[in-house]
Amino acid sequence: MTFLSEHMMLKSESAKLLFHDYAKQMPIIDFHTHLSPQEIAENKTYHNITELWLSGDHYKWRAMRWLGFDEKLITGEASDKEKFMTWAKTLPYTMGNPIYVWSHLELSRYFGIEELLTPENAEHIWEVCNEKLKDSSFSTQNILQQFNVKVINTTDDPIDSLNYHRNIMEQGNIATEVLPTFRPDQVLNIDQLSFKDYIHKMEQVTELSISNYSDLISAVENRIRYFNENGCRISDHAFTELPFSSCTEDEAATIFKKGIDGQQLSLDEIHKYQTKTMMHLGQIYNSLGWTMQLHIGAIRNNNSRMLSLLGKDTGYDSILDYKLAENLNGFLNELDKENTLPKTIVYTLNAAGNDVIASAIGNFQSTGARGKLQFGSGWWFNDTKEGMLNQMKTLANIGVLSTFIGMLTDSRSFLSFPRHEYFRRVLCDLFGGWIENGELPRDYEFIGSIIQDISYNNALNYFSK
Ligand SMILES: O=C[C@H](O)[C@@H](O)[C@@H](O)[C@H](O)C(=O)O
Repeated sequence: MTFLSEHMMLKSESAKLLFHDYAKQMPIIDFHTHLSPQEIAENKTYHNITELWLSGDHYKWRAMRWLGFDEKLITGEASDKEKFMTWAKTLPYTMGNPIYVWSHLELSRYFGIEELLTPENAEHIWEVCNEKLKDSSFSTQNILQQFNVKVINTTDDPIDSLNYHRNIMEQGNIATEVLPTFRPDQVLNIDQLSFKDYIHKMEQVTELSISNYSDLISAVENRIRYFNENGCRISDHAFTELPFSSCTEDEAATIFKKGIDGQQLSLDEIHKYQTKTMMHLGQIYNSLGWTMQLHIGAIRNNNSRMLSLLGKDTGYDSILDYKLAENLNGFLNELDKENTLPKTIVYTLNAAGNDVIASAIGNFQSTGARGKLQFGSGWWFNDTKEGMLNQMKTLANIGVLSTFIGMLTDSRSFLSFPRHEYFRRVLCDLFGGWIENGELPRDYEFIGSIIQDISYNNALNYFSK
């Protein structure tokens, strides 16, 4: 097999058939991204390939740092062309990391460039890409259309005005639905110095005074309803460890007051506050038919020198080792016992949590949705062939893989959509291998329908309920 051939990663005839006849043509629902709604509303075009490809992508930044390049050439004051040249010097040495395949897929699928990017041809590729970028087919809206992206979900703070999402809806002629995601991390992070200021901003945005815990919940509910009116149906929460510590309303009120007064909180108080608040949120999400996403296990901003230079989400986060089973089960149970558990997707950054999650969610499956509780696809450091396979095999072994809602890019770049192709190849190779082994019947029609469900239909049904 040659590099990036049409059968890339498809080791068996069954895998090829499943990919080419069933998976490839399915549209995309990209239900967790960090794409900018402003860039979509304004139908942005890009001056050069660096702006589109390298400017927000901390995966690529990490690779360049790994090779020892100066930060100036990565995120610093070097010109866009110098940054591209640095990337061209880096990419050949990333073989084995999915970024090598993704980047070449991106050059191929967007720009029709089939050559390997190297320092020798970088100048030429820079010119070719920049020339192509002048064409309106490279505007954000046209890229979404070209990749058959039916829906994307952005990631938005509760106090966001959602003006760009509204504007996109008002334009009325954009083929892709661009929906917000409610991400209230700052409401939960009572231990952070910025908490008080954030609550103050929430007061301004909602025009509600927040002098106690129940005011806070009312204000947050007000924002949830606002998001709901603007098409939001998904929330997202980032946790280092998933907190779970039973907490009464009175306790939460006392802890909230201490937090607002800037008093020191114990770890248990923080967890109690977060648990109680998540219970309120879960209940509201459930009443609106929303889905709650839990992203667990990232230890963030570990390099304080670089945090002070570049800020967060710049490539200094990594995998946390943490305890999960008791908290996850306790947390899901607390909502379930009141019958207020919303549809929930649990992601782990530490693959050691895979078995725990796949087995825990099985305790809470029930009516409301097929695969109401989801084990989220390989996330971030697991967004690799092995990571995807591990996640899917675990789900297959312990749960019901056919209900899986599949892949998302989690991306900050409009060039990332071929990651869905990469995922689908991995998916088809997995099922194809099982067919060839005699572990599954050679029923291409039925298995093809499962492939199409995991590629698209399951997400469509899951989020439209
Ligand atoms: O794929 C990596 C991502 O962009 C990563 O930066 C996000 O998943 C982020 O952790 C988040 O908080 O949502």
